[in-house]
Amino acid sequence: MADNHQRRVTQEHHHMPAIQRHLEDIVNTMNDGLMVVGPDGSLLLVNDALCRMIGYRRDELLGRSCTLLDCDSCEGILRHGGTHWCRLFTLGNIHHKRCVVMRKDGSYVSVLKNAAVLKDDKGDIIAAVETLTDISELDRKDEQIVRLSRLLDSEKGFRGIIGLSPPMQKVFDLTEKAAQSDAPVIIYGESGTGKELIARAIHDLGPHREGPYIQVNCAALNESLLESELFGHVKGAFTGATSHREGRFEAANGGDIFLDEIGDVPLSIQVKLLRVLENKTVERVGDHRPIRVDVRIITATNRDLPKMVREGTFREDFFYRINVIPIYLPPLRQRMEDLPLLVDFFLEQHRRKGKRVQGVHPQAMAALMAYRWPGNVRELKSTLEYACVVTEDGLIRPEHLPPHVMQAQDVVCTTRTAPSGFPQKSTVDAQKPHRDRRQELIDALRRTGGNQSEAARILGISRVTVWNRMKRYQIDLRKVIAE
Ligand SMILES: Nc1ncnc2c1ncn2[C@@H]1O[C@H](COP(=O)(O)OP(=O)(O)OP(=O)(O)O)[C@@H](O)[C@H]1O
Repeated sequence: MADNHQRRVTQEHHHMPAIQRHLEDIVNTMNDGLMVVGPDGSLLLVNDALCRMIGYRRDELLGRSCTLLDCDSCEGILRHGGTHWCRLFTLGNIHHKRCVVMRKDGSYVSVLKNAAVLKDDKGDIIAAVETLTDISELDRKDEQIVRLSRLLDSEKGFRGIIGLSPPMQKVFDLTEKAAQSDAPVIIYGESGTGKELIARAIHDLGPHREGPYIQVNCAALNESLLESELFGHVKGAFTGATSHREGRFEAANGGDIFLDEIGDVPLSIQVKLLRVLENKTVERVGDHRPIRVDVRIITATNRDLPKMVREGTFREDFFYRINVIPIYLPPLRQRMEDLPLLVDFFLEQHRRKGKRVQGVHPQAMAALMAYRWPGNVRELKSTLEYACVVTEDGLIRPEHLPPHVMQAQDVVCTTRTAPSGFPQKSTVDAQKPHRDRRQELIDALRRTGGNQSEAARILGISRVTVWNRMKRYQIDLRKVIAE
């Protein structure tokens, strides 16, 4: 038995020189691309499959540098100041590495790379052999799976954000892409469109997801409070600064900071934020020592920043710094096909909390579809909350909707559809006389015993808007509650 085996091995060895002569034919029968690269990075041997995969003729490749493939993983090594042209020569081999290489026509192909170095008798590296498997089809299938599971999972939406309409699908795609990069993202959209949810999704999907996520509402604080909130202060920096305090930027180090209502930031603080973006350092109020921070900035606003730049109320240089990846969240009235999904989603949330909810009567649904939703999804959410409280048998009928939702139907029929794209004030909301809005707010504050967040939820506006309106309409909370 052992003798037979030995004989076979000897015979096979005997044939080796002849087989080696056919080495080229052998590598050319492979489906995978193959290349042999010299220590200086020049291509010594390529097979037919590789030429097909990247669209070059053999004579265009041989002798050229393998950097012409512009492989994304190799680029990283060169950029990081490596001494070798390729990390392969220090690692010895590479297994199943997903990379992207460039074809002759400039398009890219996803490949799975395996590689090993070849050594001479003395153990010196003489070349490296690499095989490349085209996995672009696999990539396409992966993308398809993501899209389909998103559809199947529409109840939970994109990380809890509901929307199957084309504009929302675009937002989700862009959110995923933006999350991968470190560049500043700005989210535009009217109040209640879900800007906070998108900001959170960017953090959860991004490279800093293990780090902190800090949210600051820039409209809720006055100039000096905002400054010390963002950058911190040292003891004695101002009256009341009885101890050192870390700012939100320091707290966000290694993570993401979400600056909501960035359009409300005073010009003096915009200058300081610009400096943080440019130098990646912050200075505490009352101290000039720079503190290094590695933070990605996500901002959001319902204001028209380009207009503010033109009017001189927003710094142009700061605008360009934060406006790197803009994401526009469409108002609900421009994606009404999402409304039934959102209704199902919110009613299900009520069911889970133990409420008896049968569904929405077709007439009530027609009313919901006719309304223009100036407070967007937040307003829809609170409308359904209200309806779930007032319905007795769990079926939401027209009479269970807040009066303004029903009344607005006539107005809606006559108002022009707002042009798409840029966030703007709702026509319906803007048309409401101030007197009505003041009374509406007073009623809501009374119902909630002066709780501004609750009042905001009832009205479908943000807490900041409640606060702004209270100031604008000179509403004295103590008087409202006492009356
Ligand atoms: N697409 C959505 N799917 C599910 N819930 C949503 C969606 N959009 C918004 N919401 C809900 O609506 C409410 C308002 O959303 P969010 O606070 O993110 O809005 P916003 O645009 O940041 O508002 P503001 O500008 O007033 O701060 C939240 O309760 C949020 O969970």
